[in-house]
Amino acid sequence: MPDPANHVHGDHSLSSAAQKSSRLSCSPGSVLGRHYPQKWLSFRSAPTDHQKLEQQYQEIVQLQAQLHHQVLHDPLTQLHNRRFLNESLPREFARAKRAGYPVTFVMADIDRFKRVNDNYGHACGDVVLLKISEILKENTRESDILCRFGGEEFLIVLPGMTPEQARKKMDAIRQIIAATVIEHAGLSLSVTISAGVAGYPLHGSDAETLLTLADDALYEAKNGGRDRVALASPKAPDRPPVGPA
Ligand SMILES: Nc1nc2c(ncn2[C@@H]2O[C@H](COP(=O)(O)OP(=O)(O)OP(=O)(O)O)[C@@H](O)[C@H]2O)c(=O)[nH]1
Repeated sequence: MPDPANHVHGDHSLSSAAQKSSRLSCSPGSVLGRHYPQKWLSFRSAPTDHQKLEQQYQEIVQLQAQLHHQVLHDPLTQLHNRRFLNESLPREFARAKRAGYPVTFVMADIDRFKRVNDNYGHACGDVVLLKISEILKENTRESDILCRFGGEEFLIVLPGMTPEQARKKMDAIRQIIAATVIEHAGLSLSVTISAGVAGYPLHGSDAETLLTLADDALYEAKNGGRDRVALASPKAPDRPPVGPA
């Protein structure tokens, strides 16, 4: 039976042997060509701790950037979301009013998108959404705001463009989309879009009015048979206040 006292003693012998061997084997490190156990050199670990802190800091910065991106973008298409729109529209309007240039809103919506989901499945619907987003991105400028406004609805804000210029541009995009064949899981399909256009200063001078008018024009385009772009009607001149006869 092992003597507990010996056992303890044995352990101690082992650890001092290990210490000796570590001193001899020089594995922990060397200073001026002489080798010392790591614990003697422990003060040298300070830069390593600093590096660890630096790495943690970089990870936090990266995480913050990711979170910031997530808060302002749609997870499927990576286009901007409505939150980004709400944050940037007041700035865009202030700039346009100060500099005296137009700003046009285009509300675009995929036609009969429900049928795509119903006939080919939600995954196929997502592929269609991604393709449309890609085409919109390719055909707009970095300075434009491209936003996934709802399920299959996109809002494009075009600073510096009149409604008529935006209508032409959107009509060209509409034709590109109609001519695009989308492939998914052995299927080939194509979709069309409809869009409504309204702009500052022709149709209104605030974001809410332009959104409503672009949406009304989109409704007209849908009612007119889809696969088309409709321009909002110019705003009616302010009526004089109605007073007593
Ligand atoms: N796959 C997919 N479908 C979505 C997503 N968001 C919304 N939808 C679908 O979009 C469809 C929209 O259908 P509706 O509002 O009836 O419009 P529509 O079929 O496009 O018809 P019109 O707009 O009148 O031409 C619904 O079936 C939604 O489920 C999404 O992220 N992915």
